[in-house]
Amino acid sequence: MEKEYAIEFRHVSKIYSLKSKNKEHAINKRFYALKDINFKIPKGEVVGILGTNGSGKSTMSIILAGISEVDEGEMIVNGEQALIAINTGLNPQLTGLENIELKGALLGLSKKRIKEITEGVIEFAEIGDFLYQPVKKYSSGMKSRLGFSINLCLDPDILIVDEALSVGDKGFAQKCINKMKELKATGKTIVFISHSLPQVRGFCDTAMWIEGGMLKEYGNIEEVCDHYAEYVDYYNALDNKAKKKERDEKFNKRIIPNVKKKGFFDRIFG
Ligand SMILES: Nc1ncnc2c1ncn2[C@@H]1O[C@H](COP(=O)(O)OP(=O)(O)OP(=O)(O)O)[C@@H](O)[C@H]1O
Repeated sequence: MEKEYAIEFRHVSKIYSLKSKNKEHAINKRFYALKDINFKIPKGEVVGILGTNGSGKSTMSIILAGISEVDEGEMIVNGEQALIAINTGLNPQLTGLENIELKGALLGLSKKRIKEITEGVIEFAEIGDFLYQPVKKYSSGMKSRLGFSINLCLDPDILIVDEALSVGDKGFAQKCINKMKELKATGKTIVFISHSLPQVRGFCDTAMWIEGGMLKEYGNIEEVCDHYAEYVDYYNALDNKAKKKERDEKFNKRIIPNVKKKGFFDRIFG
């Protein structure tokens, strides 16, 4: 029987612009934050996404969550999505409670369902009376608690966890891992973006390594984690000059050459 897939990326690319008007360092470039990414994540799989700083992990998470559109290729998703990310999806002007209500309303949930979710969040997030304060007054750990709890209580088919555990305290991080284990047991698909190899090894079924906007490896958890760890050790052992060279090489592969607009003669004779 053919496997059912929760998420499929077909030649997905995301392009950003880099602009600076500084006279000495004027920049006007377009580059691939993600370049020609192909994969299929089976339903019920827990996949850990690894990659060094700037490799494209957060870009992938906002595409997965439907917050950002792809520029090339297509993403096919089966099921509702929820994003969990620090500061993402929370309106700082609104209180915690209003944020829950807004998210529920945007998803078209009934008043009864929103009330249930609110009760779940109050119990899970443990942020007390801060629930009635604007989110701009929250610490980063509290924002993470609220964002994480809302998305868990929404009970999505696909859960995207983007570094949410790195800012909370240890106790809350463990509580989240336990809750995610419960979700895993019910067959939910989880995409877990993390810098922590031990967390990925301990929790995920498979791992995906993104480097320089490209998909380097996806599959066996131990193999991918070992290869990623080897790369991080190799990079850290380089001297500063070699590190810069490596970063520049990776970045240059992502730059999209400027295509000059055709002039009058080129259009007629070219
Ligand atoms: N809105 C944006 N406009 C322009 N460039 C962006 C934008 N968002 C991200 N980038 C760039 O795209 C690349 C990928 O960024 P992304 O945040 O996805 O990486 P990451 O793997 O999550 O990094 P980190 O581990 O440091 O959080 C980086 O070079 C980043 O500077």
